Amino acid sequence: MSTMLELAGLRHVYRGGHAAVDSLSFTVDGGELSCIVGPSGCGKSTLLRAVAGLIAPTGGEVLLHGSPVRGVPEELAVVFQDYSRSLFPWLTVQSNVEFPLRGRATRAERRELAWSALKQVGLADAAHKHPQQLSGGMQQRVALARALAYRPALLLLDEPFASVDAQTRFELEDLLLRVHAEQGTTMLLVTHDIDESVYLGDRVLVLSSSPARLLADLPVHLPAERDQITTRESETFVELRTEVARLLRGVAAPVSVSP
Ligand SMILES: Nc1ncnc2c1ncn2[C@@H]1O[C@H](COP(=O)(O)OP(=O)(O)OP(=O)(O)O)[C@@H](O)[C@H]1O
Repeated sequence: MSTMLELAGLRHVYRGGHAAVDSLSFTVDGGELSCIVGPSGCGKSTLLRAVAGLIAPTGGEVLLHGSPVRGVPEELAVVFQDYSRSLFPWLTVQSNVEFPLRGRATRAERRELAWSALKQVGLADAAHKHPQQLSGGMQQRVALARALAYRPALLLLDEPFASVDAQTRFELEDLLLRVHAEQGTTMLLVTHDIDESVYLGDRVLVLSSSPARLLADLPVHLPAERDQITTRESETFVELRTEVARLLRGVAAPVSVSP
């Protein structure tokens, strides 16, 4: 597999002197689903913002397909935690999903791309509704469909399921795994939930508390096909979540481990 993304000695110090990320280096291969886990406030969002070209890091580099990221790359999409602020309330679900495709595809192509993404997330029936007519979990599905319709080379997800209830969260995690298996999109997902990082990831990158440094880069030796009950009970899962929790406990404030 070829390297899609490379972080080389990334460092970011905010104005005022707060170092959020320090000496961070890792690569992500095409097709991989990598999870980044770290304690609250450690610098995860700063890292994603640097990858997304939303901030210029004060040190080091982010390379996408070998080229330095300067500004928001065309081939990138982001799903944020706060679905209620990421969708346009005055547009239908279909129009929300089509929105980023303006100027990129013809009207008919936009329709088709949006329609198939909505089908993929199980929301074809809601295409003509408005976001506020949908539950939080459904709105987050719309946000995911919008990112998928764009067919990004790299999909960044910043705590995408942190604002929904536990049952919906499990459903959305499984949806993401299915989409990843179907579409093979390279994904970089940030979470503070250890279990989620192990359940979803092909690998788990563990970050220290602020400033974020890489504590470990752990492969996840679980079968690609995962199940919310049997996978979470398996020895491999339990061992890995324990290892991540130990790494984080050494340096961090409390982090959430689902019961
Ligand atoms: N614009 C800013 N100016 C100054 N400091 C900032 C700015 N944005 C973030 N920080 C600080 O940088 C540190 C890392 O923040 P960041 O949001 O990247 O962490 P995080 O791991 O994503 O947090 P959380 O898990 O709470 O979302 C925090 O201490 C935060 O207060």
